[in-house]
Amino acid sequence: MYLVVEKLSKQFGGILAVQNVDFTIEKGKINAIIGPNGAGKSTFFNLISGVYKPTSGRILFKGKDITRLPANKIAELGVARTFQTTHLFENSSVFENVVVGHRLRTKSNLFDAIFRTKREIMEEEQAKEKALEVLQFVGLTRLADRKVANISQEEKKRVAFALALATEPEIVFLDEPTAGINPDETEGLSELIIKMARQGITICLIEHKIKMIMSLADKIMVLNYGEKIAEGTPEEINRNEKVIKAYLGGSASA
Ligand SMILES: Nc1ncnc2c1ncn2[C@@H]1O[C@H](COP(=O)(O)OP(=O)(O)OP(=O)(O)O)[C@@H](O)[C@H]1O
Repeated sequence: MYLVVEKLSKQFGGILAVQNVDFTIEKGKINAIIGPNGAGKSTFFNLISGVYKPTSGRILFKGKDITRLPANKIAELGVARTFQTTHLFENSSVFENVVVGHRLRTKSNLFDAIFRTKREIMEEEQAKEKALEVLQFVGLTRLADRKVANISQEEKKRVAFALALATEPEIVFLDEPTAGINPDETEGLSELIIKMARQGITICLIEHKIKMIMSLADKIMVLNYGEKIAEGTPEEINRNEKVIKAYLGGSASA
């Protein structure tokens, strides 16, 4: 078993944002989580990546209990989360933004940085090489020196992907990767997600665009009011009565 979530719950005051959810993320696959607004999707992501601690339940990654590990330790194990494009440094270049991602994997400390030790210089070089490699992977080499403030929304999303890839992850969590971009651009980003999966990176994404999910995902979990109401292949989800009623409003092709 790769990443296993057991009876996970998170309560905020009186709100049960995630209730008793069991879920398995399959290695090398595109796993998706869908559900109406407020269903608990972001909370679920934040629990797995260690941003929130669960009220109860367990998360196991490759057999290791990561439930109570801090977010940086979870990231070091190879679990990466993309953040909204608003987390990028607008006044820095695309390249500089991505270099930061790789620093998670390096060992230099403040002493190394101040005294420019050999280790610092070597690791800085490695971070730069990695940044160039991931920028090429996401198709942004030509924009490496452009300020983030001056690139399109879709390009910013690619920078956010590159940032996650620079940490050399095993699993990438994508939170609404195509929100706020047009259908053509959505298509381009879907292709990039498939390319990541083909490289052996496990994908887990939250998305509102049902059509896109149906063609992209290998496996889908549906949350409603914090509870898992269905799990299965796109075909299974498409004809699941509970899902149609709760989420698709009677039209599975919405
Ligand atoms: N930090 C928090 N403090 C209090 N309540 C929260 C917090 N985060 C989420 N909630 C509540 O938990 C519930 C689930 O929210 P969550 O953001 O996880 O849903 P979601 O499915 O991601 O929604 P959306 O699709 O709108 O992003 C909501 O009722 C929300 O108001």
